[in-house]
Amino acid sequence: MILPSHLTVRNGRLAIGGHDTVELAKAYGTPLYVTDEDRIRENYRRLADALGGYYDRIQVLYAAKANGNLALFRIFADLNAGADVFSAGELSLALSAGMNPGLLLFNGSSKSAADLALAVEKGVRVSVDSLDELRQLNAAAEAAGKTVEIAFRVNPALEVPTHPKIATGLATSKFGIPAGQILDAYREALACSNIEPVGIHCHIGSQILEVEPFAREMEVVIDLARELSKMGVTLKFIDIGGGLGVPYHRETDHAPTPQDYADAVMPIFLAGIRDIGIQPELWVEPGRSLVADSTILLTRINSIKEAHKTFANVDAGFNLLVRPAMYDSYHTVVAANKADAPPEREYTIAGPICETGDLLAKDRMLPTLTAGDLIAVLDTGAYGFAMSSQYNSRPRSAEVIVRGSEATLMRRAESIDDLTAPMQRPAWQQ
Ligand SMILES: Cc1ncc(COP(=O)(O)O)c(C=O)c1O
Ligand SMILES: N[C@@H](CCCC[NH3+])C(=O)O
Repeated sequence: MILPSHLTVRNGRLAIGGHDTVELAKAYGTPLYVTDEDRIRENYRRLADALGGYYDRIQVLYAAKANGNLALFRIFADLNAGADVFSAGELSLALSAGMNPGLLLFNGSSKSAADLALAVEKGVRVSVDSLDELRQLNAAAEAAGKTVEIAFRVNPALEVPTHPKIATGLATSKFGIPAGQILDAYREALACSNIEPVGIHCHIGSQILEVEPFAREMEVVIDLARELSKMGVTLKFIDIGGGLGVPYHRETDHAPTPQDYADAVMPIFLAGIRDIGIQPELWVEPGRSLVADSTILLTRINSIKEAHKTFANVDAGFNLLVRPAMYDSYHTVVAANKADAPPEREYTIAGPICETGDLLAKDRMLPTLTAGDLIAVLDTGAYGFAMSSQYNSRPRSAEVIVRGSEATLMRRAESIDDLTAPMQRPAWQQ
């Protein structure tokens, strides 16, 4: 098993950032998400250095949907990153973490009037996803007596090698304005009383393990930048989104490094802007590649069942990690308390949810397991807790963060009272 450097095996037990997972599970209970802050910082640094080696006007915006814990917003604020925020909640968390409003981009294909009013009030830039939204935003800005800087999200109509549910720039996708309509959109924005078009926004999809699609995306946005310059749009930034994948299949996946990514996109960008004669900032919006491998999900085996397969029934299911059920995603699993024992038997790791599809991992060779053993599901820092639910009335787990020799909660576990707290009895039931 090839483990990333922050995951090690000590005395036969898996450790994260040097912290023994068996001890963490004992101290905080299971199921439990554990995140290594230093790994996030390392991932960020590698990307910023690779892009920054080509151009000094680079800005990383953390795609907060990947993991919306306030502690992560704080880490990225400390790194001087901005954020791609996709809701009023993400915007508010980013601001309360002390992020610079000038480094936030309010994205979204379906923003409400309240969302637009909030963006105007907070003075953040908006990625506008339709002409209807543009007109509503202009009206909101006019009512507030302000001017809002925007980008349009362009739909580049690009096929990308990823799961169809997470490709976002297909011609058929709900995101962005079709390339054939985009110049007219900018023309209309230029004519708006309270809108200033200053950027281009594009994002082609997620978990992409090749760099060519990003190069093609860059060509699309550079072509657009050229047309916009002719039209008189002064571009302050070009945002090419996120999407770089991670090697979930630790034995076989080859994920491009941040340097591979930079080498693929930056020469096209630099040649393009030189030719056009502009010097916009280049923004990127990674989520997964910054945080996925920073986190493991620890889950305890409740029972072993011999049936047509051998099931290891654990205490975390798709209530806490929906990716396998939703996208057939693969996550590496490790027997955390038997981490250097040889694989002996095939197990399917099944969650406690009343759904046939509640399987965290299928047909994995692991050491012989018994009730009480601890399973670590790797690479769960992106779209893990962030997509969790209380399905089957299961309180969500705690999240712990480690940094150096310290370990602490960044979210307490929910209790049964947390399930009922927002509920109200109808008056006729009192
Ligand atoms: C607009 C936008 N930006 C950035 C991201 C982050 O993508 P990833 O986590 O794949 O880097 C997403 C998610 O796909 C997105 O929709
Ligand atoms: N939730 C997806 C990624 C979607 C990214 C947001 N556009 C996943 O877990 O892989």
